Amino acid sequence: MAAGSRPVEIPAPGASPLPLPPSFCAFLQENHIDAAVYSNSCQLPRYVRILRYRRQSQTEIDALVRKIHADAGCRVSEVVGVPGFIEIANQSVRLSQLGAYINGDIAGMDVSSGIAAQALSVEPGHHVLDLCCAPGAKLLLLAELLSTTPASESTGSALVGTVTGVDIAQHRAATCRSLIKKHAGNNKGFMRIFVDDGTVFDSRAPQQGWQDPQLVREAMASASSLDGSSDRSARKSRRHRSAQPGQPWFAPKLLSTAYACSGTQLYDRVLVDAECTHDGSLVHLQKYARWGWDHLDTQVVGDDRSISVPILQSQLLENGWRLLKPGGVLVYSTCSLSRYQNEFVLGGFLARHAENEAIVEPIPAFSDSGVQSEDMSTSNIRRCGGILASPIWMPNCDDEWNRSGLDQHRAVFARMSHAARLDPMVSNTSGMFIARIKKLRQGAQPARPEAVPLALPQSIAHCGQASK
Ligand SMILES: C[S@@+](CC[C@H](N)C(=O)[O-])C[C@H]1O[C@@H](n2cnc3c(N)ncnc32)[C@H](O)[C@@H]1O
Repeated sequence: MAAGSRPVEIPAPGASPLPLPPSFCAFLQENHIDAAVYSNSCQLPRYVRILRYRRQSQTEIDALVRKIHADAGCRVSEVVGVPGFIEIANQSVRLSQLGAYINGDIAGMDVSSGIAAQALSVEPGHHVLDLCCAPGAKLLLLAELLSTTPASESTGSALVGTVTGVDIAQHRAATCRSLIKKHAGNNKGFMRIFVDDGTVFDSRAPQQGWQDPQLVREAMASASSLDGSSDRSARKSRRHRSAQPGQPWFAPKLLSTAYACSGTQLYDRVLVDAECTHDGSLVHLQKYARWGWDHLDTQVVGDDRSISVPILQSQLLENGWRLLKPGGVLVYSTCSLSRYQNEFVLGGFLARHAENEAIVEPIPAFSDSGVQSEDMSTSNIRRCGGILASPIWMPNCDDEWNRSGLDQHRAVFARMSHAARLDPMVSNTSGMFIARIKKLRQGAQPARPEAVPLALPQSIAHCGQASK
């Protein structure tokens, strides 16, 4: 049913449904988002992530589940197919009433975000870039995956990977910094944050050997003897490091040295969890209901966001790709269900990067279940343990391809069939779009995209010219 054809309400946990404002209903209609996706929102479970999951035995995890069950007083179980996540059946359970949360054993995180971060398949020694990192839920998970991948335990410290987060908003980066200080434990030692524009961010992965103080001292001494700078001026410049271009805004000492920052290598993994309109995320919508719908008007549907957000997303995706090593993997994700922020952005990207350069791969969690097929029909639901994912959106008949002006892009849509949509109705999670893209080789760098090159419908295109 179209969004505009009946009053749209958003279920609020433990309360009466909240009517959505007309501007949001118009947004849903313009973006072809069926309001029915929100209809089971009251029944969605609450998901939490087990901190230090891989360091715990199954007996310890079973005990943790029992403890949460005792505090929550409802059904609690591990999420099948998504390691490290727990499902609490009653979403109105507050984290602050759970001993496991107070003790720092769990953190709130929707399982759809966990699937997006795990889709990167982080391995020991990887340098991981998260181009839109705040408030930092996925960044922390990535650090944990890096520090506890089985091989890293067997190879000791020889392979030292890093996690680099970037966010344009300093206040949000500050939240991220607080989360790192609170939850990252020893992982803090290899995490850094930049406050920067991800569409032009250009700092490379830290220089090899950054973690070896002796090597760093020697390299800095030889560099300063070469350029004639004294120890004193080097110390002074370290004190003022936030003013130095290329220096992280927050990092441990060893990742802040001029040596570490002079790396030239590209990243092994890049997450572009792009700025979006958050329309798929029930948690966000419930927040707007509390803050007042005015915020929703400015942050979701306001002015030309329907056109400016997909362009921003295209630019973030393009820059993330530029910073990715050949052979590396990039995950593009949003918590919007709008096709213009998902398939159209991904399609524009694939149109710029040929098949021998970029392939959209199956998301490991979903392919493991063995039920994914090459069939691209809209009824092709995929399973990851207990989580179901819908296939990508695409026109479903010749007439619709023609009418939507997308006929010339059929080949591009065929290339993105492995991407997944988690819509709240089908997946029982918060809404999320996830595409895992492998870089086969370094292609020519296209110009910074100033438009999404798949045909945008009139209703959206009329919003104005591409904003910068
Ligand atoms: C969907 S949120 C990211 C959520 C985060 N990955 C997590 O898991 O907690 C999008 C973030 O993108 C940031 N952002 C918006 N425009 C940006 C830009 N041009 N460069 C970098 N970050 C940007 C926003 O400040 C926001 O924090």
